[in-house]
Amino acid sequence: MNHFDYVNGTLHAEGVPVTDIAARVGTPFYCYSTATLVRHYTVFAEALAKAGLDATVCFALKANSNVAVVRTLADLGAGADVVSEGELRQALKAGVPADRIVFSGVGKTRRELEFAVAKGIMQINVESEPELELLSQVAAERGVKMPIALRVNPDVDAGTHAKITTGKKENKFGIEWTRAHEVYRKARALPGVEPVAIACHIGSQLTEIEPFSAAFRRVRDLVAMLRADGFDIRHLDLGGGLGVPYDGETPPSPDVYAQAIKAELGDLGCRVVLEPGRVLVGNAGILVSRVVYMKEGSTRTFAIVDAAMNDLVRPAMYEAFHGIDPVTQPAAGAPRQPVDVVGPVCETGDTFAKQCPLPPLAAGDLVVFRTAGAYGAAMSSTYNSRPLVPEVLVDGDRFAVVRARPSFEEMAALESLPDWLE
Ligand SMILES: Cc1ncc(COP(=O)(O)O)c(C=O)c1O
Ligand SMILES: N[C@@H](CCCC[NH3+])C(=O)O
Repeated sequence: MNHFDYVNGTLHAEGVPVTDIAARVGTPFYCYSTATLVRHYTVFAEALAKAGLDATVCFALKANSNVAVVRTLADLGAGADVVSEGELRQALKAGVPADRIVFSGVGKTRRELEFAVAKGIMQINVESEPELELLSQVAAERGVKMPIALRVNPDVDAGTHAKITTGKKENKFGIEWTRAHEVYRKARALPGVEPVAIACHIGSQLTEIEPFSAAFRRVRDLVAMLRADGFDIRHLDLGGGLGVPYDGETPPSPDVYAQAIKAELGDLGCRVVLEPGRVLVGNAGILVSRVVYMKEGSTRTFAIVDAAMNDLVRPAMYEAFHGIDPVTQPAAGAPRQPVDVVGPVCETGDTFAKQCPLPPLAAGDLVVFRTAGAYGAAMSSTYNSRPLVPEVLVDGDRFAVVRARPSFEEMAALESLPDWLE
């Protein structure tokens, strides 16, 4: 459910006509709905509470690190899951308390570990033995015993796109399942870390509950093994991964997800940490773009729009589907014709949709790409020297630009010529 609906034939973001935002901000732009963010967070958190779980919801900033989006979620009580110093700074800037932040990722540098330890975050999820040794050294140098989870790789197939599957043993993530106990023992012997948790995340955009349950059962086995060996395991970080409907998928509801956690792990007396990204923000965002040209090819019609793969890379990268609609509804009964919706970037892969049935479009018309709140702006780039697109947050009948479009002068100012090329 989201808050982007037609009113009198014009798409509105909550109470604001999308055409008004386009007139003020220019295109393309991302637009987020506060009401949808609030709704998704509330439904997710309530499902966990209803299941009787002691849970901390740490929003995965990788899905959308806009400070206004993160602040909106933080105001509702969300913590944060971060994967870089930049995301950690962004979470703190948005007002997430340090003791509600977990730090994941396979390649944390010394500098990043030092920063996280200095900020006193809740937990660092360690993904390898070299990282464990470095973190212990960094923390011990500061006289700190850092609470950690080991992220274990349960070797479970998440049944999602290969590029976003993370829990198979051939993936780079986590510590191999079979070695986990041994590495926990190693952690126990180190001065700067305290292993208090297990972390596990098997992939993103999961549309079935069973892979989650299979991973939870593995976590359960590991809790038993570690407790029998005297470890005080208090937190279970179960990652993110719950999918959203892009094209008619029917992912498990937060209730079904919470009940699965309860069924597999509910009796262990652990606090559950979750790292949802997409399910909180996916449907809370759209990308709005303008048709630059309609181009008739000999075999197909192209709608060339002013957004491109650098602004929303998911279709090019994962063949992902995003629903496309005109911002102004066509007259009832207007015929639809198949159109390839493409961007201006010089790659054939810069294609948002092939043979998409759309009503007649003309240059200047606005179109909307749906379900673009997760991994949209967050994955954008300046390829083809295109400025990052602005982001707008709507709340009721007001809106604000929450990330400005940089000017070409600002982009140019980041570069310089070495003296031998002056
Ligand atoms: C460790 C970790 N946590 C959380 C997430 C968020 O995942 P999602 O957006 O699918 O909920 C990811 C991305 O898949 C991740 O790698
Ligand atoms: N970027 C991916 C999700 C990656 C999840 C990160 N662990 C997507 O757009 O679907």
